[in-house]
Amino acid sequence: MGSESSLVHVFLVSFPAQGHVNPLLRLGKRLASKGLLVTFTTPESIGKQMRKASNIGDQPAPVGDGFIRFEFFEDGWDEDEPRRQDLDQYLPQLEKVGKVIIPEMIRKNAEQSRPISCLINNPFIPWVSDVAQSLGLPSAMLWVQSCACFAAYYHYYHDLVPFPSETAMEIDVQLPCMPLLKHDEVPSFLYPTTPYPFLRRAILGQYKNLDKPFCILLDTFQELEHEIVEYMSKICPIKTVGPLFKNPRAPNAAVKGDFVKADYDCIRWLDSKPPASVVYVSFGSVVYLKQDQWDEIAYGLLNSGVNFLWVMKPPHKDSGYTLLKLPEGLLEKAGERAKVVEWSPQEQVLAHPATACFVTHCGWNSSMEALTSGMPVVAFPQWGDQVTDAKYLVDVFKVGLRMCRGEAEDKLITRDVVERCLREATVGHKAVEMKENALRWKTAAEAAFVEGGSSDRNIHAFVDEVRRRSVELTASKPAAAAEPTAEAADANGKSDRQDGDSQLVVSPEKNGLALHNHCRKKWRIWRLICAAS
Ligand SMILES: O=c1ccn([C@@H]2O[C@H](COP(=O)(O)OP(=O)(O)O)[C@@H](O)[C@H]2O)c(=O)[nH]1
Ligand SMILES: O=C(O)c1ccc(O[C@@H]2O[C@H](CO)[C@@H](O)[C@H](O)[C@H]2O)cc1
Repeated sequence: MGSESSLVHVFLVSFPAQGHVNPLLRLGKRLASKGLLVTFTTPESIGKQMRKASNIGDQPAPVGDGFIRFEFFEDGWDEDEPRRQDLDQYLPQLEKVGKVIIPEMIRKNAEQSRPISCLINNPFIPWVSDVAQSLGLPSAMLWVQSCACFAAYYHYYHDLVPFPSETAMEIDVQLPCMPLLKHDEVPSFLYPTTPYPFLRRAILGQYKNLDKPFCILLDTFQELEHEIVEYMSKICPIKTVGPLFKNPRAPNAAVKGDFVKADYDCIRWLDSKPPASVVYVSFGSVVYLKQDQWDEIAYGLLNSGVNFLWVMKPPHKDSGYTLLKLPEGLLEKAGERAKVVEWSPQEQVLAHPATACFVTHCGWNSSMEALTSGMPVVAFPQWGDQVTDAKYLVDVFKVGLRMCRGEAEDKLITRDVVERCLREATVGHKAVEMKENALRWKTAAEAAFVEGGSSDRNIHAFVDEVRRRSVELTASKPAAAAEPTAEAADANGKSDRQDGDSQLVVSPEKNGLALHNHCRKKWRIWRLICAAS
């Protein structure tokens, strides 16, 4: 392992949501383990929570052959600003501030002998590739959903196949190399009646900029989504690198990105339970059900006789959701059979021998974690990619039972249905069949992420490409890292604010040039060292 400052340096910018931070941070750890220096950034509002919940330190943490470090940035709003909960207001704010502050952070890193060779972002913040372009840096994007969803959004954005519309609401959708999707199995932000048009805008924003990243990394694996991966790789520069939550070179989970401290009591509680006797229930970080649905699930769990571990996270104070409660006396009746936590160490819960199945909202991270842990699921999707993931988990990967079709159906799933599903998922021939299939996916996932597997080879090729481009940056004309294209400069806005410390101007176009002049010597020597090693 080289010293931190002698390594090729990549800069990861994450949208501040748990389902986005987890996979990008996992990618960061993978890249670090292959010998890169990785800096991970997201707004300070989340940085504060991550530092508190996840022991994130100020020093670079060694991971395999490289290092990972954190730098958080102010998004320009007060800590308690409620507008962060409204993406239509927050995303433009993040873009406005980020387009100034990210170049500043890049410049400061260069000044401190850590010049950056590549920027990587996840969805909802596509402007990161504009920033990279304006500084003459390569960029990549980590797509944090399935390849099937990537393809669905792609075909919608380019109007390549008919999707449900106001005049034809209930049509099925046939995408190439994918099973026929019923209208309510298409990512629900694409329904004409979605209550979340701002999430459609946020996701599709990435497609406007899809020609900028030189590579689109996907947290899935070749063998899981073979046909659609093959198909889409002929159209876009995609590379499958999942499951990212497994890291063979750095298995210890010291660097984590939880926003809420995980409650490890539940692992001790699981230790006290017989093998395959517990149903794990979690709806991820953003989904909230209605109280009447919560009650039905609670009674279904109680009546089914299973042990259950239930994640009940309190809603964000500005989210507009009210705190869900359990029916009076239910926990007393369940006694030792029940454990409720605000946040679990989900990876460990899914790997625990006492866990029998996972009642999940089918977020893509949870789906990949379940598949890779050999864990059968009971699908309870609500919206977005979750409804498509549920379709795949149940009908394609055959590891799950469907308990719900999504929020759009507006149907109360009664306690009897919950009870029946839980029994079917835990005992009898269906349970055995789902477990066998899940274990097959676990084996396939392991084969993909171990050294020499399909995802490992792709990570390796990506790291090589980042290194190659890093050398090329040095060799190219001096202004390559400096002059933005007119288009990108325009997109970046033009701030002429003076930086107090160094008197370098902040406007991206001038910033790049100043960066170059300032660091030219160090930059060149450093890159020659990298090229030589
Ligand atoms: O109690 C919990 C609930 C969730 N998670 C993690 O939070 C992420 C949730 O992402 P997902 O895509 O499943 O759903 P989202 O929260 O984005 O809807 C996953 O990595 C889970 O492992 C966790 O660690 N503990
Ligand atoms: O902060 C929000 O408003 C927000 C955060 C996350 C959202 O989507 C979740 O992201 C996961 C990765 O895209 C996805 O798999 C999961 O199903 C979603 O819940 C949406 C809004």
